[in-house]
Amino acid sequence: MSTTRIDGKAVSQKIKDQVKKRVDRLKQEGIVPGLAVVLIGENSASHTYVKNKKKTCEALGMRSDLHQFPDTLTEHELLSTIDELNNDPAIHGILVQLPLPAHIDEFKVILAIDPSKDVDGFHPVSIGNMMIGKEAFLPCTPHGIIKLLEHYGIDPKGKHAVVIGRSNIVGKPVGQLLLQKDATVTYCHSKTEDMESITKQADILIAAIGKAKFIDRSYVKPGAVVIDVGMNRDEDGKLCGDVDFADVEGTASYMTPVPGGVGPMTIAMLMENTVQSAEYGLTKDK
Ligand SMILES: Nc1nc(=O)c2c([nH]1)NC[C@@H]1CN(c3ccc(C(=O)N[C@@H](CCC(=O)O)C(=O)O)cc3)C=[N+]21
Repeated sequence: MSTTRIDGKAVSQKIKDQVKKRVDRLKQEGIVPGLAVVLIGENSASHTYVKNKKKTCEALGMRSDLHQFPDTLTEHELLSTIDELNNDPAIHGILVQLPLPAHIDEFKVILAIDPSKDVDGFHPVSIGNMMIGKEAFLPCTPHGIIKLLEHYGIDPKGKHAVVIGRSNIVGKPVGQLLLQKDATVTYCHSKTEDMESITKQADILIAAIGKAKFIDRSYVKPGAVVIDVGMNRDEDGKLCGDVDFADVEGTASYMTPVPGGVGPMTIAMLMENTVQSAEYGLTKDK
């Protein structure tokens, strides 16, 4: 079977072009959408992502403030930084880069972010609204995956979607969004027995495991759509996903590459959430 390579770079560019137009409109009203990114410690992967986010903000004419701290920062200090950002009218979105150092309670930090500025969609209020299908900031990676499927005319309705991974930020919410699109959703995870027999039933397979090249074609039904959320380094230190692309190519109908698949979509959806937050501020004031 010939496999179509899903072009996350191209689709994310289209979304960013639309965001840029919304930014320009806001600027005519005297509003510059502002994203605050809080980065703690020296995790080099985190630094790369944060640089990408900043670069994208600048390209779209948005403001981005980087608040960088050493990993000796206390939880209390972080919470007061978030409090300041919550109260800063020039800031429409707050992103605290995860993972956090072990001495800081991640849940407490997410809970401290004003839900109206929760552009990551990680706050329990955002998650709750998403679960009941109400307006909410949707988590960027899951939302980006839905946009990719939409762009390629892949309708989850009635299809069996299998999600491997159950993290709060990717696995769980992407299954929820697929359910809202009328898919039949199954979750697999590290304790799942005989995982291949389940993933082999998937019309849409989402790999959010965190293990380099874990998924080979023995997990994939011929003709399946395979979405790779992995961001790993292989033996040679090269960026790679959870899917062994070379092995699965030829079996899947559509596949996302790494890089150039889901990653760029995550950033595009973050920009969309931030401009949306700034627009909401505009309608609120009027
Ligand atoms: N509060 C928070 N929000 C996040 O959204 C968040 C986070 N913490 N912590 C880390 C993860 C990871 N993440 C990525 C975003 C874009 C790419 C991305 O653009 N990847 C490029 C390649 C980048 C490269 O070359 O290293 C691609 O796939 O083509 C990757 C990973 C956001 N995360």
